[in-house]
Amino acid sequence: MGDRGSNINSIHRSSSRPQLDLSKAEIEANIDEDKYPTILLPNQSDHLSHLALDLGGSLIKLVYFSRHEDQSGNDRRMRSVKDRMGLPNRNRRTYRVLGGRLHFLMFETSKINECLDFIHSKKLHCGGWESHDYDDVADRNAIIKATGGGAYKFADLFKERLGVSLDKEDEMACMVAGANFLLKAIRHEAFTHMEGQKEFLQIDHNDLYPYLLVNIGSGVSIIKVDGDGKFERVSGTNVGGGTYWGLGRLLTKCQSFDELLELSQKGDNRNIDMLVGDIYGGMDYSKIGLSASTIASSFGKATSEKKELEDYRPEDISLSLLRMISYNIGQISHLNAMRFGLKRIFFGGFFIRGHAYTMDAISFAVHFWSKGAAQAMFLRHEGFLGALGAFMSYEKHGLDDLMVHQLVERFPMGAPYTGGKIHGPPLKDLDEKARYCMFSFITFESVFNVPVQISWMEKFLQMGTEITAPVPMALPRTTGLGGFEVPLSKGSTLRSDASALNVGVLHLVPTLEVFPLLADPKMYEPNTIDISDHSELEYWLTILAEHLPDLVDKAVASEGGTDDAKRRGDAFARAFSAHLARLMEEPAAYGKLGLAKLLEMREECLREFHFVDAYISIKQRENEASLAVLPDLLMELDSLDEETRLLTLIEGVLAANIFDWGSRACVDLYHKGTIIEIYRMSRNKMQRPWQVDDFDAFKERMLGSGDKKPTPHRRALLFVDNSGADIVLGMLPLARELLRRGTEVVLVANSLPALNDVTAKELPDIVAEAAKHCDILRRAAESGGLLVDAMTNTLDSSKENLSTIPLMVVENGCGSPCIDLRQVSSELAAAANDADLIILEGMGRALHTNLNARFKCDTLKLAMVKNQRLAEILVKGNIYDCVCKYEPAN
Ligand SMILES: Nc1ncnc2c1ncn2[C@@H]1O[C@H](COP(=O)(O)OP(=O)(O)O)[C@@H](O)[C@H]1O
Ligand SMILES: CC(C)(COP(=O)(O)O)[C@@H](O)C(=O)NCCC(=O)O
Ligand SMILES: [Mn+2]
Repeated sequence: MGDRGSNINSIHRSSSRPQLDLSKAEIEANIDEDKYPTILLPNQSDHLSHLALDLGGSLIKLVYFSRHEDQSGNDRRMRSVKDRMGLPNRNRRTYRVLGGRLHFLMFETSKINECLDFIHSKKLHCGGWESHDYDDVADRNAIIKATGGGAYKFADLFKERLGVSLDKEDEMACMVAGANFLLKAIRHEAFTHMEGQKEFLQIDHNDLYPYLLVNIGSGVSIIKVDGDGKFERVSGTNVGGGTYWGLGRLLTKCQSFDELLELSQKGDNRNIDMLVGDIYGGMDYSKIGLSASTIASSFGKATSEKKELEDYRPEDISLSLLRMISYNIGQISHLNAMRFGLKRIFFGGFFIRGHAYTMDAISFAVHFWSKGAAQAMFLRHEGFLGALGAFMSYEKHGLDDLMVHQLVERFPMGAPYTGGKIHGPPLKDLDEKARYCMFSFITFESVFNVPVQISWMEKFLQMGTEITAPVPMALPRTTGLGGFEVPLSKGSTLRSDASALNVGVLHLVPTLEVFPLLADPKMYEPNTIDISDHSELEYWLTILAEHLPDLVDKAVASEGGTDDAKRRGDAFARAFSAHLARLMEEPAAYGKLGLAKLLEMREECLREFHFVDAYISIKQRENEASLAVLPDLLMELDSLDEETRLLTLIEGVLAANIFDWGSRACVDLYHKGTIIEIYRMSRNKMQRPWQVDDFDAFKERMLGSGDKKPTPHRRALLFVDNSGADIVLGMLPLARELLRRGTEVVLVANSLPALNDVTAKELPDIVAEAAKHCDILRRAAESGGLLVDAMTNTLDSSKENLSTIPLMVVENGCGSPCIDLRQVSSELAAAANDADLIILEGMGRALHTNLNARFKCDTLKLAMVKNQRLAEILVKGNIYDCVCKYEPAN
């Protein structure tokens, strides 16, 4: 807060561009970045954010941006990586995209004051500034992009209450811009929904247009989209979401839209709709293809003079109405698609509300009327198209050219049940408001001058048992009979909590890239195991649930076992179990689910409960123990001939991969013996042939056969896995062998902790320690800029250093035991450019993910299978079998 007030005069807030405080701007002196120097804005708030609104007839949609805290520590390791490899050019833009998060929120239009309070409390109208003395004075000229009728209707109110002007953007143009952005930039944004089955699609960017966009808001707009900014509103209908909610409210006396929708799930529309069978004495009218259960006339039975409104069940009325409107929209959409020869229809708007039955009904109608020729597709950010489009209309914020790999969607893992991090008024006042605030960390700090601080976690703990069962509201059941054959909605997805909208916070990470050595990035699928099969999903969810108590123990211990840590551990366990339970009921709750995502979610959840590194002391203890025996191992290796040495090294990697605190079986083992004992046992079990054994082919590439001596690889990327013996006694000695043979080595490690995996930040110290006992490692590490001594002498010794084969460390951009190579750090992408050998190690990186991935260069996949089921499925073997899979470049 401090003296920000004094900056006010220097701020210009007269454009719709992101508003930067340019006072005292200077170019940062930075040798690395001389071409595109960073501009320092010392007076710019860290919280630069912008906001766009879609003020609709029923709902206000809000999209806002908050900047990431800058986590790019400019440490020694990173500087040396930049020295060695530079940064890829494509990463440099004229307008740099700010890393940050896009949040999605929604308020009822009738409660616009809550929306204004929210914007005010987060200071979104003045770029997220947090100064209290600032808000009433500033931003008289600020402009917020807005679309929807409310941009006109509420313009004065915004001016009066927040002092901002609304810059009106065309609603159709926004909707199209929003849809195009989502379809291009978000993986698996679109999905089909038929008979309760959701299937995510990846639309080819080059094959997106033309399509029909049907936005079902209060009313319905039907737009033919031919390209970026190329569209025409070809039709519409006044029978839309407002009709369902309006008529439904009058007829059922429901208090909320959700209540009306929930009622429909218990309805039977045959009591009120007139069916073909009612007219034809129970028979089908097969000549024209209508079954007896087809709805001949919606509400047709209500013409009966014997019955009044009170005689009909509200449940039946709601269902009948929902079907009437959904079918009607489906039919009109189909007719318009046919008019223009379009096969693809995307449906958006909040009428859909992620409700399985609604989507089934629309899909059914499109399918029925088009005889299968056209397909209904839905968008996960269904209601936010207009607001996103308005957001995109800020010039030059650089978001329009963001690509799939630069966006990471995260579902805050504690927040959905509590509304996020809350500072401010007492809980009871917040409950109502927080309900509308989805997936973001809310700060209602403005209500009192001295905010009462209540963390979401505290609130979470107070919620008690409420949060333990976040399963769908209603049990799966068939909703009513009749109509065009019954749409069977299994697992109705209507939920009253915030996650009902199935969208998370979009993290924009402009430095993420597709790993350049993937042979076919478009065909790449990280996951090996398909968990869309229910029993498979159940197995893995159970595994995670069973592992939870041990993980909580470790997490709590990692923070000294304090009362606070215990409370958080408990909250973490409940939150994570709750998510597992939800996923069991609704696997697509957080978008397309893969095993890699599931394992990453656990790490995310820990981080959300402020457990930074649950295995930190275990990692340190095991590193120390392993480093103590490293000199002996190196001596033993050096006494072997080349061929035996290579085999011993690979055996060493496989054996040491047994140190994995993520595997149930291994954790049980550790309770029975010391590290060294387990390692010895593991080494003794290394009988070849391994279950997958391409060692001979790898050996031939490395050592040749007969007199032929192959050229060594230029650069190897070693994707390392666990701390302790795994890195110290397994991967480092292998790295050393490669260095000795003249191959540059890049150790690729996690950016953030996950289980007991070694991180990029931890590696330089481990290498430095190992280098004390080994000249090869010392010289290579110096050359790679990993050792402090080397850095202090950089000037004198840089020539010598650069001529020695270097050992380097890069971070991979993730914080999970698995790796999705479509989203890696730019430093890894840069390091990959000269690499001609990839070694992927461990179950997470080489089995769960990437076992089937193909690369442009030689690849070695090494792992011990520490799970019986995986061993059976992947290698037709048993737990503790080994995989040594070598795939030469084509
Ligand atoms: N909480 C809610 N309150 C009111 N309507 C809702 C709610 N959730 C979903 N809806 C449905 O969404 C429709 C509004 O959709 P939306 O895309 O926001 O359109 P608009 O821009 O016209 O407000 C409503 O008519 C109603 O059918
Ligand atoms: C989390 C892991 C992928 C880590 O394995 P690693 O990559 O360290 O070899 C693995 O331990 C795992 O799949 N665990 C769950 C299965 C089990 O407990 O049997
Ligand atoms: Mn691991």
